[in-house]
Amino acid sequence: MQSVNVTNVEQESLNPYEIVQKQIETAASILKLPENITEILKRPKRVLTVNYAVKMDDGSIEVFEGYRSQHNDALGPTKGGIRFHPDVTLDEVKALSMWMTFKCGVVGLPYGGGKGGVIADPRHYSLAEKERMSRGFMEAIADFVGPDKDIPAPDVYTNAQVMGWMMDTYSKMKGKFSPGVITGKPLSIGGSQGRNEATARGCVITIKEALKELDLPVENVTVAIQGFGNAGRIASRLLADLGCKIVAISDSQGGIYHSEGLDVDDVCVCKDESSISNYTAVERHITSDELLELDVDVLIPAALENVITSQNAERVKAKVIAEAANGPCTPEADKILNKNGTLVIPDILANAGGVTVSYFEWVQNLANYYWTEEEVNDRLQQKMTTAYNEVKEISEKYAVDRRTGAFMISLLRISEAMKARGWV
Ligand SMILES: NC(=O)C1=CN([C@@H]2O[C@H](COP(=O)(O)OP(=O)(O)OC[C@H]3O[C@@H](n4cnc5c(N)ncnc54)[C@H](O)[C@@H]3O)[C@@H](O)[C@H]2O)C=CC1
Ligand SMILES: O=C(O)CCC(=O)C(=O)O
Repeated sequence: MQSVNVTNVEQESLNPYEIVQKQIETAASILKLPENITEILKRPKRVLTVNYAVKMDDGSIEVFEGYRSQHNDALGPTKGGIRFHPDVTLDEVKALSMWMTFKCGVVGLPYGGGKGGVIADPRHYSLAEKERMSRGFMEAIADFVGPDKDIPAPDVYTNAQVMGWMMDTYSKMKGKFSPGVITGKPLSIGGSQGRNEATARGCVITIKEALKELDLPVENVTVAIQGFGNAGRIASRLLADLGCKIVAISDSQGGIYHSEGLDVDDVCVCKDESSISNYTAVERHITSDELLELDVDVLIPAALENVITSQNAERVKAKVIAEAANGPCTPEADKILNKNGTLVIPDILANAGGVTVSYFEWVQNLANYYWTEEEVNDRLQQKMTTAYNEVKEISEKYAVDRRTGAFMISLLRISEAMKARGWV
């Protein structure tokens, strides 16, 4: 288990499973929830581990280990993405499924939380190998998931194409077209308008609300973004369109900085060709860690967990942190950021736009009736602003940080459902 040394305080855990348990305990203790509710919510209900063989292009076989965790289904079927990453662990997938439960609760979706992960780096495989790896994982988990049971979606290093392959495999196995088994699909096979942009769009909605609260005009606000994939890249474009200055961006290879603002479209062209670290129209190249400590108005961690810890939180200068990524700040970092007056929009709120439009996609699949992009975006706007203001209200009422407030809202909704079902 990972941990870092912290002077004068206990060792800081970087295990996401321990972190989410701590977050649940903090919120539950303020609400004085009965212990049996917390005990149920502190661990996933079901976890599946699979090992499956994939034939490589050269005829060799590689065996991949993957997981699917279903945390809690009191509010409805479990829901959450599938990640392909070399550093995936079982504890990480469990934690991500738990964050999904609380995320769905914050935005009031009729879902519990699930998550999947495969230990693999898809960047090292050909398209055909990636297809077999994706289909193989769905084949291995097909009896565990389903449109009214557990509905996957994209996450790190998976995308609409991967969802399309997985939906096709599931449909073939069940002998019927089953678009509702997975969301984030290509539009031609039951994907929703707006799903590809939804995580970033939802995040930008919360940033606009936060800036309003801080009396900061959106125009010319400076922004640094760590991670330039689905969440980070689209957020950069949406914010640039609003007149924000995107001064720093990084991906897994490194980062770039320009105090006058980067040309986001140009950076996208460079990223499509290689990595943004090869982009030359910059003031300087920076590391992804340096990016976190820049003097900017808004910081968007949009890559992986545990990037802001007790080790660097004191040096973070942003006024607002919008957690597009899941779990970027540890509880120790939260304490420091709160003491310093940083407004942290927690992951379970800031990145809830993705699962919200996934829910819209699933609803459209079940009804076999499709909405316009405008309808999707209007409904997303409504859900995100309502959730933002509910979190703000409860946080102010109980004098807690926004993460604790967001967990409290969810805990109230989930515990009510658990009681209504007679579980507690
Ligand atoms: N895709 C979605 O709909 C949602 C994604 N999220 C979260 O957003 C985060 C990013 O996910 P996506 O954008 O979907 O993944 P993605 O696979 O589209 O992009 C990931 C990006 O992170 C970069 N990256 C990886 N390691 C990095 C590092 N050490 N430093 C800087 N950049 C690094 C990659 O180069 C890539 O640009 C994850 O935490 C994910 O769980 C949350 C909600 C929904
Ligand atoms: O769209 C979804 O169902 C879930 C996306 C996801 O994995 C997340 O919100 O972390």
